[in-house]
Amino acid sequence: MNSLRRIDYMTEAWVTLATNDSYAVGALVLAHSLKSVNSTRPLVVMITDQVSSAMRNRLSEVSCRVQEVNVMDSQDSAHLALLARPELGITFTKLHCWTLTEFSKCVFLDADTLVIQNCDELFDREEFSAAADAGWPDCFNSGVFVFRPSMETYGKLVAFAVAEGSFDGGDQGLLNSYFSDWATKDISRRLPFIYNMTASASYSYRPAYKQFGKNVRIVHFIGSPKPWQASEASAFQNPVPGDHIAHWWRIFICYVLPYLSSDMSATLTPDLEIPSVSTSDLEIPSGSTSDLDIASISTSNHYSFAPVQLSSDLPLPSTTVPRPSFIESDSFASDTDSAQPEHVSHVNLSFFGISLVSPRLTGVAAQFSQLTVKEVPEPVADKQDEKPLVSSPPEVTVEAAAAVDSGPSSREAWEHGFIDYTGRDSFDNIMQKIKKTLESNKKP
Ligand SMILES: O=c1ccn([C@@H]2O[C@H](COP(=O)(O)OP(=O)(O)O[C@H]3O[C@H](CO)[C@@H](O)[C@H](O)[C@H]3O)[C@@H](O)[C@H]2O)c(=O)[nH]1
Ligand SMILES: [Mn+2]
Repeated sequence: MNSLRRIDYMTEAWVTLATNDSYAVGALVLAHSLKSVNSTRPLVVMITDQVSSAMRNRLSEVSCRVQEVNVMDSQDSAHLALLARPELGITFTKLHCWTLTEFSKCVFLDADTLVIQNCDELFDREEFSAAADAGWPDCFNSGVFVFRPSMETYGKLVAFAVAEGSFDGGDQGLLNSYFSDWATKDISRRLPFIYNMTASASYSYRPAYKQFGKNVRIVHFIGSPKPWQASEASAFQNPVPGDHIAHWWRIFICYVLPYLSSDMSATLTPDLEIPSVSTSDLEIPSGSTSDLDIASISTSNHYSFAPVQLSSDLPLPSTTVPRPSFIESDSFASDTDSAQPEHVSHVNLSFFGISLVSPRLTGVAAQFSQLTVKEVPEPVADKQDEKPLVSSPPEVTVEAAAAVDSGPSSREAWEHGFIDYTGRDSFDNIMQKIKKTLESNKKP
């Protein structure tokens, strides 16, 4: 790769696609994940007319452009049936990314990807670069690829699609047939797997994940359910590791959920009952609000994380999300070293009426303490036309609780980054706690 290449930040961009509000939730989390790793390139979100105007507004806040494109559909139910994914014909819409010709080079990211470490070096690669598909490594996975927008290429791809179709009914089959020399022609076009790690890889080849997992840059939640399909969250129990899902959810809860409104047809879980609590019921800490400092909140106070409803002087999280603590690289030492507030021994994060008590969420709250305010929300008045989805915002209650269910030693382990993702701190354990809490809430 040419290290002297002139980096043209203005003409290089990440590109994603959302044809409905559900995938748009994925795109929002993806956008925040890119910000959290300080990517120098902006994000373009391609949408279709199915995406609600409220969701378009949210997308425009986190991207440099929201580009409406026409739906393209392979209409190839026979091949899609082989994949058992009848909905994927619409992924032909992805081909529109080649029409973004004001950009010289782009990296396409599926809306179900999550960037967990900076990977701007992908822009040093050439069209067409992609990583192997874990299911058939002689094919590439089309969830992450480097391309050069060009109307000529776009025309050829569409003509090819009409003439040849796709062997899997989706864009991946089509693109693999079109860029058929990907596997053999030039090794530099074969992206390392760390740029498109399908979550399943971490359990199908565990030792490799243990050895190389810390290098992973982009996680891809292929197949279904997607992380935002929360009603099916139980499907994320072992063997799918919970750490990446949990990271997706951390971003979702902190940076996406508080801004959603009811006119977005987001597929939030129907299992959760949304309580109606007015903001006046919430106790909000007084004092300095320029920094969100959980350590300054006394043990009995409540901190309310409610950027949509309360715009005046409540602190907001920055769009900088701390790196996931499971990344063990030395270069992140400053993140993990920062002192955790000592009296935060037990965090009770309740949202949608669910109380979660877990060391994982102690981590979430501890991360709040590292955040500084960088973005100011639009005034409430601007959003009056949008009815908040939640009348009560997510609420974080910090207590110096005597009884920490996981015990002090496991809590300390958590706080020092030793997290037992497969056992004590596994996602299914947290899900069990959610269920238990829900059940106990139901009891009169
Ligand atoms: O209704 C839909 C379906 C898909 N997408 C977009 O298309 C992408 C691909 O769909 P996805 O559900 O993520 O597919 P995967 O489960 O990742 O399955 C594989 O197969 C697809 C079809 O070939 C490829 O597009 C994917 O890259 C490949 O990983 C999504 O991420 C979205 O960006 C939508 O916007 N709306
Ligand atoms: Mn995908």
